[in-house]
Amino acid sequence: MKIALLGYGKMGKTIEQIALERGHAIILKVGKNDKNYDLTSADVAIDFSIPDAAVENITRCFEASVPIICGTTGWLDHFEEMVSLCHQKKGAFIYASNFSLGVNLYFELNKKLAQMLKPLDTYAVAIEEIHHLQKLDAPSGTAITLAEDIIANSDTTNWFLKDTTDTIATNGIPITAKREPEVPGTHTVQYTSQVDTIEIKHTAHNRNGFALGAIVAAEWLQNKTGVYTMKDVLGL
Ligand SMILES: NC(=O)c1ccc[n+]([C@@H]2O[C@H](COP(=O)([O-])OP(=O)(O)OC[C@H]3O[C@@H](n4cnc5c(N)ncnc54)[C@H](O)[C@@H]3O)[C@@H](O)[C@H]2O)c1
Ligand SMILES: O=C(O)C1=N[C@H](C(=O)O)CCC1
Repeated sequence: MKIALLGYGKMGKTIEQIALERGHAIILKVGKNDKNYDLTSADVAIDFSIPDAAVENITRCFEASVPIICGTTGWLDHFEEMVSLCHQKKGAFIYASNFSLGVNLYFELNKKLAQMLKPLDTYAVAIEEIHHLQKLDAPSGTAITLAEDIIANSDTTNWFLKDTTDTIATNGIPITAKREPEVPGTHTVQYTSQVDTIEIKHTAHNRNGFALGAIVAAEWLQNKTGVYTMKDVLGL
């Protein structure tokens, strides 16, 4: 595949390395100062940029009829708009808050655990995420996916960022976002009762899993149109 990288930071560079190992070519690297980039010869674009740039980059891919894989987080207020535009332009689009195989298996475990605990009202659920100091958004996209999947499979109704909101949400899921040096991404879902704690945790050791998942998604999306998820890609 001829890949356009929209965002050439920590993730863009990791994707480049793994894409070359898999026999792909990087034909374009777009950074914050590249305003008029040309996508016409790309087979796919992979966006790992910043929250403020994602919507414009995705829109430009639809305009250029280039399939787009987006891993950028923190822009999801515009997600439905991008889905509609994709259908309108007959584009191809995958967004995932986390592209790693391990986290996508963890998402399935999280849903199953929420379903099993739904009949019990003795457990209180909470989420914690830890990331590196440069991360722009909080909570992480992955933590939001975990929370939304719990809400869809339990009696909880919303999530809130702990310590930055005054809202006392009786059925809300508190999310604690910690920032520590060099942490690629750690997520914990914890259920606590009077007598015990049940905890599921995913720890990324580096960024290679995110990058490989994004490239596998790009390979899978070739010659397709429509909006898909990592569940479709991985057959989960
Ligand atoms: N979905 C996942 O699996 C996953 C995994 C890791 C990171 N992420 C997300 O990916 C994004 C990037 O993460 P990172 O660690 O590489 O960040 P980073 O800060 O290292 O890199 C972002 C790059 O985007 C560039 N940029 C700024 N404006 C741009 C624009 N208009 N167009 C293109 N590029 C632009 C910046 O100059 C920077 O080089 C973040 O939103 C992060 O949350 C997602
Ligand atoms: O490094 C980041 O930034 C990450 N962002 C994603 C998120 O917000 O969930 C995935 C993990 C790494």
